[in-house]
Amino acid sequence: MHKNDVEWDVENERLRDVLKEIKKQFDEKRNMKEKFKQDTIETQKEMWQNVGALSISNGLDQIAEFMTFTDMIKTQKRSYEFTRKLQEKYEKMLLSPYFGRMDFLENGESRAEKYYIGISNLINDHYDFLVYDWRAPVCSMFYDYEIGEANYICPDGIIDGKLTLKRQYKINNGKLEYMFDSNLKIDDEILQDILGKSTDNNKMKTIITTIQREQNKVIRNEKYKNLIVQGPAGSGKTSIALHRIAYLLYKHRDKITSKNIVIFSPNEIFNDYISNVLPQLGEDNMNQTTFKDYMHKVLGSELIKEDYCAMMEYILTSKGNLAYQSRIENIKYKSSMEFIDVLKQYVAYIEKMDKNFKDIIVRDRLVLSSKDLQALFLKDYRQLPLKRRLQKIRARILFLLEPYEKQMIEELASELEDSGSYVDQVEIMERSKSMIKNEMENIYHEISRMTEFDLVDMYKKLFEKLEFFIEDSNTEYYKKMDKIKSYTLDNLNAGRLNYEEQPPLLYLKGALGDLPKTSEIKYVIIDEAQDYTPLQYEIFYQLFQHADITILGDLNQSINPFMNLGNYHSISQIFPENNTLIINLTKSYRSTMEITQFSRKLLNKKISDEYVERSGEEPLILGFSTEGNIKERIIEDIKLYKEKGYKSIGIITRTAKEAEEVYRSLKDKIHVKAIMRDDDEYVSDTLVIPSYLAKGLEFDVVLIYNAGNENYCCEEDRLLLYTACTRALHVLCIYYSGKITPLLEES
Ligand SMILES: Nc1ncnc2c1ncn2[C@@H]1O[C@H](COP(=O)(O)OP(=O)(O)OP(=O)(O)O)[C@@H](O)[C@H]1O
Repeated sequence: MHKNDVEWDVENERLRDVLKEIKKQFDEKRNMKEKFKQDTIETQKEMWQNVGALSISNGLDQIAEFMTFTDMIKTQKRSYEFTRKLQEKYEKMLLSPYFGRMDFLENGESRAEKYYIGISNLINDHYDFLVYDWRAPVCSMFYDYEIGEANYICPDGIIDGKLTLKRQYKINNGKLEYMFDSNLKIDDEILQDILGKSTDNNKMKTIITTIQREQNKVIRNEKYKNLIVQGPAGSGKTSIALHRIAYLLYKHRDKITSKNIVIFSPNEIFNDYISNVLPQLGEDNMNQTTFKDYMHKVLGSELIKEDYCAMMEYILTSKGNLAYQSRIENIKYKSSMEFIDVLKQYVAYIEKMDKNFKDIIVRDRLVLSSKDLQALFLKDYRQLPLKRRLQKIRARILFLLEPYEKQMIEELASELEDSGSYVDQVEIMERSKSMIKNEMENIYHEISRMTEFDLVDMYKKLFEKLEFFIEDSNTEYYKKMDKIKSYTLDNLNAGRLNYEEQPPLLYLKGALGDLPKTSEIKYVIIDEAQDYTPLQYEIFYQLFQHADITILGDLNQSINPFMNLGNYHSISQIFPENNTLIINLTKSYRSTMEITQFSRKLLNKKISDEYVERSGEEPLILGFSTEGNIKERIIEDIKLYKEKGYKSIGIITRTAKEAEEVYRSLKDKIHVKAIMRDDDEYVSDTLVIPSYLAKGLEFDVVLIYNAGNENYCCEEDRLLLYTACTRALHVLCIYYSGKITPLLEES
């Protein structure tokens, strides 16, 4: 729209008014914030003056007064925090108060209402909405409809009408830079403009101005408890996940906070990478964790636990090892649906197993018979998981033992008193307690034996009689059973817990009722869902039965060829069908069309998903005689692309070992950083990173280090290479030494 148009002036005038109102509210909040801060300081001073040093000898009144002060301080601090957040929100709005407008003529009304849409609501003293939060029900029409008939759902039901105008604004630092009316949906031109830019700080950004209809459907979907979202590389799955969290925090703001939401990310680097989005949207970050972190915390520290990266390195680098094939078979088996069945059979067996209860006898008096204990275990507490049952049995025994023990202590105390050796009553009591404790030691030991279990020992026992729990002996794995048994037991006996053994162990722990409660979590988001096995989904389901779960992934990006989801059918069996919706995203946004077309050819199958038609350079494939030549060329190319203005450059190697070697060669010649481990901190820079840690991230320029046939040699490497290529926004260069990988020869 031209700057000399009347509309341009009208909009500018409105913008001035809105900014004035924001500034007013900003100042109010700043003053309030200062006042709360001052009040807190005053209250603290008053408390020390009135209460002074707290001492029990000053009586209960002083404690009560102290509590009143601390409550007051807590309330003042909360108010301060709340106002500080509002002030921050207005600060953001002063820079860009809104990005869109729609005029909606509701059926039965004579005049269309104007809705200006921004990151947050802005209401003036007359209760007029000057800006609507993008998450408000009415704003869904901005994302869902073009000009013409439209409707939205609000608490009163469906509201029908017509969109008569859709306008977009670019407001920067409080200045209207441009605006235009869009008759079409928020179309590719704008997306091309947004996506065409070089990333500034390269952390993930919000997409509220251009959320697409299919994405909006996922963000706002609350009809189903569980959502499974499959979408190609760059289709916005992570963006959607984070915007969905912002939406839920807004919609249920009186019931939940960010503490009630958890996102499972593939690693810490990714956690870091996505950590800006919610704060940009004016919300606190949710709990961010990784499956490995959770698992390692819960499994404790007795065994040497391998982490995910170490397993990936083993898979990618140890093909020549003698034990490689046994390990791969082990990984495949432990990740299979068959093994889930075995674990379930085993849990059922343990729950019914004779616990070898013994009579509880104290000084020839029967406190509880083994038969009674067995009945408690198998009948009374039958419905409870093993751990709870044993806890209850223990509590029952201790409850019945207490009077016996008390009587024994009293009897002994009176004997000691009569003996005349002691005069001090306190000493007599202490002595009696300690002597009875010694006498009871064996009984307590026996109680512990009967009511505790050792998880790893239990897991070992499963492998001692594995065939007993296998229902079908006609499977591929059945024939390899002996090898799997001995491989597992050898490792466990040596105190080593390979990564593939950890989810089964965690499952067992959960099924036996020994995992910490997670009832405060109401929403769970699982990103990069393709890299979890069905067993891990069993664990998620078991852990978060009361939460709504959103799962987002892309099967084509399964970086681990032996330990992955495989297909969505396997999880649709875990999550009840009537509560679960599978949604397919069909468009990619990240890469230029040349990079997208090139990467998809790598998949060697027909892909009908769309992509934003943003044009760039054709991907380059460059062959060299030695790896040294590759490095020389990479140094030149980094300089070249930096000069061209690209900010983030990812040099993606196949493994961490290779990343380390490349980093060492480059670091003294050019500015470059490296990520080698999954808990390294994310840095947006020129970065050397192994392929499996680059998943989920994106770079302006991706340089694939050595796609030679020795590095990416076989089918198992296909998805890894695809995932690495799809990290590129604008430029993709693939270097190789010797012969090129057969995976690229076909494409
Ligand atoms: N509606 C949109 N408007 C603008 N940019 C978008 C939109 N959707 C996605 N993007 C951009 O596309 C890129 C990819 O998004 P995101 O990382 O969320 O996709 P993904 O599906 O999780 O990717 P992958 O599976 O490949 O890791 C990001 O730069 C994101 O900002």
